Amino acid sequence: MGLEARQAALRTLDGVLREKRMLAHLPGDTRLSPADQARAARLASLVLRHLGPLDACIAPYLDRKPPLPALMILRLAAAELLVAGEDAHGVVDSAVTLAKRGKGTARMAGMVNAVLRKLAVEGPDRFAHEAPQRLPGWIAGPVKKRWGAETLRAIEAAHLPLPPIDLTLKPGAAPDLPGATRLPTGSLRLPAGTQVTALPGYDTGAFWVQDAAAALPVRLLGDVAGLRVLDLCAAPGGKTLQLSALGADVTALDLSPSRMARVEQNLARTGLSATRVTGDALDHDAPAYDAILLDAPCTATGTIRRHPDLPHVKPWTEVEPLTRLQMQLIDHALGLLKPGGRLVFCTCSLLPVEGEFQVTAALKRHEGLRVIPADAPALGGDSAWHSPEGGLRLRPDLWPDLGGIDGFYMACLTRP
Ligand SMILES: C[S@@+](CC[C@H](N)C(=O)[O-])C[C@H]1O[C@@H](n2cnc3c(N)ncnc32)[C@H](O)[C@@H]1O
Repeated sequence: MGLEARQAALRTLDGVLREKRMLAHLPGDTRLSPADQARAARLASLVLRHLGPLDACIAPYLDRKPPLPALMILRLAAAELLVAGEDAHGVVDSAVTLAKRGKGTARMAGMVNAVLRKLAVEGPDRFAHEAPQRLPGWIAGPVKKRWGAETLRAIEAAHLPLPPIDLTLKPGAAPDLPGATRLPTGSLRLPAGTQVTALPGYDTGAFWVQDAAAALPVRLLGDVAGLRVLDLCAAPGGKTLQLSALGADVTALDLSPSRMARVEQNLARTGLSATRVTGDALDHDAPAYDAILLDAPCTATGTIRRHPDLPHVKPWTEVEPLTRLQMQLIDHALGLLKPGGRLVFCTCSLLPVEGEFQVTAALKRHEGLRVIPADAPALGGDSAWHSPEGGLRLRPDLWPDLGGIDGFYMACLTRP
């Protein structure tokens, strides 16, 4: 890997770890070739997935914590040495050159050289004995309380490998995708790193990227053909596409104009249709719908394997306002639902407070509201996914032999 890609990876790490910005919100470096941009992104993500263990391996060689820019160079090189198993000579040389180039790090080039030479020899054994990167307490605490320490460790381990890419196929489409496997729930799974836009069928809209877990809430809603369905919090539109492809008359609503533009692009690429509304779900008023899908904004802690920056950036203080908004959205959505209609509430969160607890609390607030118990095997899933109140709980430690699945919660409610 060239120096420019490594330098770009350092800028990315600075954006995430110091500026606390999500990777998706950082500007790409257009001076780099697409291949170097991809290399830089892979390297930065490797550091973020293993930051704690990498720091633990570096620490014994430091007299005192170096300034952040020098520490970042050490972390980058440590990830290349210990996780990627790159050749030590090239990695140490590049790290020393990066240190010499940096204004604040030039005088630390000797230290970088000395630390990395030792790390190259002793680090692999030390790294092999380190536990996987721990989740921050605000995620680990509730997960451990609900599912136990063993499951917490299994989830942390499941966050380490690059996740595979899942596709939802448009009904009737059968693109020839070498290397794809069909999952029990019907999604197609491709190896991590597959360039989706280059696949046959992408331009003609035969499929869209959607984790296997994210494809289930629409299926939990049951038969939607011919029904008026509201997709509340719809962008970028994965579930809108599913609903439209299944023959629903869909209204897709989202607060964010830029994210709604992506819904529009996705509908155009796939040749599907939906009425689009940009606005606050809490202000939406319309004749009652037959069915509603509420994919509520949440901490997204179920998607850490796809977003290793998330635990480094998201503050725990987001949990309380998000759960309050989820509660308001459930109440508002129920008011927009026909008697006897179905509402699927879902979040891509690992926190019960954004899933199981929301549904239990909604049942207490609304007389006559009930859960239509999920039937996981009928969806190609496992009965172990059933949660006590009738929903489905998915976690990244499930399907270990198939490559895991995002964390998700979903339940189908019906009102009198
Ligand atoms: C989990 S994402 C939705 C993903 C989408 N359902 C899909 O399958 O592609 C949550 C969405 O909620 C939107 N959102 C947040 N607050 C909202 C509000 N008050 N009203 C409407 N949309 C909101 C965000 O802009 C974001 O796009």
